Amino acid sequence: MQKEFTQILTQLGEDPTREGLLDTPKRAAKAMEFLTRGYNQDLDTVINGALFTSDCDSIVVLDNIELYSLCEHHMLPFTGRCHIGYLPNGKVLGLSKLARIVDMFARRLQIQENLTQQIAQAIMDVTGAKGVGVIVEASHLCMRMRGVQKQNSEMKTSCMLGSFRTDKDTRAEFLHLLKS
Ligand SMILES: Nc1nc2c(ncn2[C@@H]2O[C@H](COP(=O)(O)OP(=O)(O)OP(=O)(O)O)[C@@H](O)[C@H]2O)c(=O)[nH]1
Ligand SMILES: [Zn+2]
Repeated sequence: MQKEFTQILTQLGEDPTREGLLDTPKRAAKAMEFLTRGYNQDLDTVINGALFTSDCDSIVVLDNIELYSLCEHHMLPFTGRCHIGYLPNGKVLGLSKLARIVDMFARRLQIQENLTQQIAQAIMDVTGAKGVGVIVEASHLCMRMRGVQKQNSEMKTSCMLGSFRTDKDTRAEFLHLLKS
C-alpha cells in the first residue's frame, strides 16, 4: 500500500518528498494493516482451544468491550462498546476470547449491523450456546467529522440468537444484567 499512499499524498497536493512526509506512506500502510488485521485471523486461531466443559446454566456476560472499527463506506473509524451475553450449553469460552472475537470482526471494513451479527453468530457457532445476545453502541466519525456532522448521536445495534430471541425472560435477564 506504500505506493498508493504516496499517490494519495500527491493527489492531495502534498510533496511526498518533504521531510515530514518521507516515511508517511510506510507508516500509513503499517497502520492500515493493523486496523484491518482481522482479515488475517480466523475463529480457530483466535479461540486457541479455550473452550471448557461446564455445567453452568446461567447467563455469562462480558460488557463494555471497547471496539474500534472502520466503516466500509468511508473507511473512517467508528468506535464504541460491545456487550455480550450467552447461555452456555455444556461449554464455556475463555473470557478473553469473547473480546478477541469482537476484535477479529471489528478489525475489518464493516457496517455496525453486520459486525453485531457476525460476533453473535461466531459465539453461537463456537460454543453451541443455548442463546447469545450482542449489543453494540458506537459513534461513527463519518457522521461527526464530515457529512451530516452530528456529534452526539450513537448507533445501537443488537443481535439476539437462540433463547435470547425466543424467550423474553432470558432476554430481559440479559438486559437487566447490563443495566446493573
Ligand atoms: N447502516 C449503516 N450505515 C452506515 C454505517 N456506517 C456508515 N453508514 C452510512 O452509510 C451511508 C452512505 O451513504 P452515501 O449517500 O452513499 O454516502 P455519503 O454521500 O458519504 O453520505 P453522507 O454520510 O450522508 O454524507 C451514510 O448514510 C452513512 O451514515 C453503518 O455501520 N451502518
Ligand atoms: Zn461511514
